[in-house]
Amino acid sequence: MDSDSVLPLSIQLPVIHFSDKTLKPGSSEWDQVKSDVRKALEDYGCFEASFDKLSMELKKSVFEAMEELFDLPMQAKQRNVSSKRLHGYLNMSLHEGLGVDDANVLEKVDEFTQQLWPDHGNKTISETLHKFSKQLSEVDATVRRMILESFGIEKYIDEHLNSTNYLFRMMKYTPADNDDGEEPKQGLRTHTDTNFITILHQYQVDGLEVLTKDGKWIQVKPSQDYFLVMLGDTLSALLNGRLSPPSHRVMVSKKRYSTALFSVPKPEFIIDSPEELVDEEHPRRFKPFVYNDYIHFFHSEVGRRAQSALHDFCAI
Ligand SMILES: O=C(O)CCC(=O)C(=O)O
Ligand SMILES: [Fe+2]
Repeated sequence: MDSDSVLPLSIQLPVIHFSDKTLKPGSSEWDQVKSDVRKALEDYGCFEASFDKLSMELKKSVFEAMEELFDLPMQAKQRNVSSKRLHGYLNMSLHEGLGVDDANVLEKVDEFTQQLWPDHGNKTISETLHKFSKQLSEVDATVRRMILESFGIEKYIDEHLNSTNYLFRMMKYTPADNDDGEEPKQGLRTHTDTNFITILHQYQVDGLEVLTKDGKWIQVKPSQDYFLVMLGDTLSALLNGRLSPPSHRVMVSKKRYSTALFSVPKPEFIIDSPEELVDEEHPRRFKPFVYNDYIHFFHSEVGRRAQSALHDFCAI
């Protein structure tokens, strides 16, 4: 198989269930899930996850909200601006995206709907997107807590969890000239995410592909029940490269919607591996950095061409 081959659909990423009832830090269920998370991230840098918390009804409401949002006139969507790169409205050839900064905070989501509907906002959509982002942000915190615990660096958990903001993005992919069913085209280039953790959901239509360590593409099947939880560059750097972020891309052959909640380091936070993760066997791999400088490099000509932008930016 060459590096462009896609594995048969029957090959699956690890699936992990997060139960509301039994998953409490310190419980045996917690320890089991923690070890599954660690193993999946070591093997693939990501896993599929289901959560009791997120109801079918809420996912359906998010999908309907997206349809309504992307159906707005271009002028309205273009009012979704952000001072941060790739956090506002984006329109590329096969891909459109809308972004909500601090989507776990209701007033911030209200600001977003107010941008699009300046007269009155959209209370229903605000509440839907806020509820969804808030619940996913709690999952993100659980996963990051488990990862730090699994490396024995519990003492940094509070500081680490406080070091993030949440960005919620909605994506719509439209095949060129409505050529539904034709040969898939690349809707999003191969990349790793720059942030800490990403929690993705595909709404009915597939397209997301993840690269395995041995260079094979896995198609991630869409499912109402599953989210893809994925490691980003910055968490990998914080962990002294002990876990690696997976490369992924989106192939488009049909109209497709997806959402992602990104935990993003706060601008002032310095990303530096704790000394506990550095020893003879694991020498320090990255210089300390702040996220904005990395983002700047990632989007530069050199960063875009790099095999690993993180490595080129701050490897020792
Ligand atoms: O649309 C998707 O499924 C993936 C989006 C993605 O990888 C990203 O926004 O970083
Ligand atoms: Fe991504």
